[in-house]
Amino acid sequence: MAVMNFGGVEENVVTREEFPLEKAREVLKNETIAIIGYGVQGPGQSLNLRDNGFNVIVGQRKESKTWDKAVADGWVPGETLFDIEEACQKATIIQYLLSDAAQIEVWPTVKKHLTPGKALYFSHGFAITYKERTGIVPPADVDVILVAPKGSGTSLRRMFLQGRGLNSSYAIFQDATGRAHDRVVALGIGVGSGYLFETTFKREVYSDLTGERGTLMGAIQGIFAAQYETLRANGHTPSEAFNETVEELTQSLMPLVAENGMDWMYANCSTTAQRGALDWWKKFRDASKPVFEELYSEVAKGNEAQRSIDTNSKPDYRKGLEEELKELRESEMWQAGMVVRKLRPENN
Ligand SMILES: NC(=O)c1ccc[n+]([C@@H]2O[C@H](COP(=O)([O-])OP(=O)(O)OC[C@H]3O[C@@H](n4cnc5c(N)ncnc54)[C@H](O)[C@@H]3O)[C@@H](O)[C@H]2O)c1
Ligand SMILES: CC(C)(O)[C@@H](O)C(=O)O
Ligand SMILES: [Mg+2]
Ligand SMILES: [Mg+2]
Repeated sequence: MAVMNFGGVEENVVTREEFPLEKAREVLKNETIAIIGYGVQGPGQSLNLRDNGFNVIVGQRKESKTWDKAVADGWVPGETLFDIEEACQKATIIQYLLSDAAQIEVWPTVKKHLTPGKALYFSHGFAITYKERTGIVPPADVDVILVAPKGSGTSLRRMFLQGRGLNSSYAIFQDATGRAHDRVVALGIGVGSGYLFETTFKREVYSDLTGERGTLMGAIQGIFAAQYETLRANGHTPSEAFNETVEELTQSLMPLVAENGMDWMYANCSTTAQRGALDWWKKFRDASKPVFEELYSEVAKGNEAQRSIDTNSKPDYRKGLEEELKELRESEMWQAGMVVRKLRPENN
């Protein structure tokens, strides 16, 4: 464990230098890791683990689209691909990567196979933190651990294939075997994490639910829409409004932020832009802060978790989500975006 200074605050992190892949392989050499669920995280984590040389199997509902996807990805029915129950039975480590709502429904099957000494792994603090709502209470004689990649499973896989790594947090809720720490860190390295930072199940779920509803997904769409609509209402064309709201951000400015921070991006813009941005950013912060405070409070009260459980447990929840995604896709802003993307020279 390395102690690193993050802007004046010291934190424990695990890097690949101090916990190399060979060490992870040694720690997990006698384990059978079952990835339960093959949605978004399932493929990313299982394929990275497999390519990294671990003993991995997949458990997935038969006769589903994602079963077929697992077969297409090289998982072999009866050898490395099983139904959920059989995979749980064979596993020494169960990576529970069903959707958070589905974890509630399938829990009795998983629980049945949590025999002493096994490990139950999550990629979200949801099930355990909101246990009064999920009913997920693991037996006392298994390790309960978490590795939460801070990004999409699609990116986890893509970055792995590019020789990069997506950062993850890790946590131990229950150490029944005395091996929980080594197990969780080895799994974190094995799934392709860049570095690992310490958290708890509760802090992971509170920050994650806030982040995805906030700047990562909800707030960003909100602020894009507000600016785009303002430009359009004032007579700007869709092309101009989209370029000035989204395309320039993703293609030109965010790569500079990713490379070297916000001040570096600012420094590579005109002094006119710098003056304006430095004058206006605090106004945007002050306007949105109350919304973030409300959001965090809803997360901490469990209301966001309950809404997710209630809506995503419905049999037709995907249809509802897809309809709302379609509405976004068909909005003028994102239709304009589709044309703008097509016009990128690299897409011609
Ligand atoms: N999506 C991400 O990139 C991401 C990132 C970090 C953490 N997480 C966490 O990882 C976990 C998995 O998330 P995901 O987005 O990969 O899940 P998902 O929504 O893609 O679903 C995963 C699998 O659950 C299966 N499933 C759904 N309902 C089921 C049911 N009733 N019975 C049996 N199987 C069912 C689906 O077939 C699918 O294979 C969650 O805890 C999530 O919060 C996800
Ligand atoms: C990819 C995200 C948004 O970071 C994850 O938290 C999720 O729930 O999908
Ligand atoms: Mg999340
Ligand atoms: Mg997240």
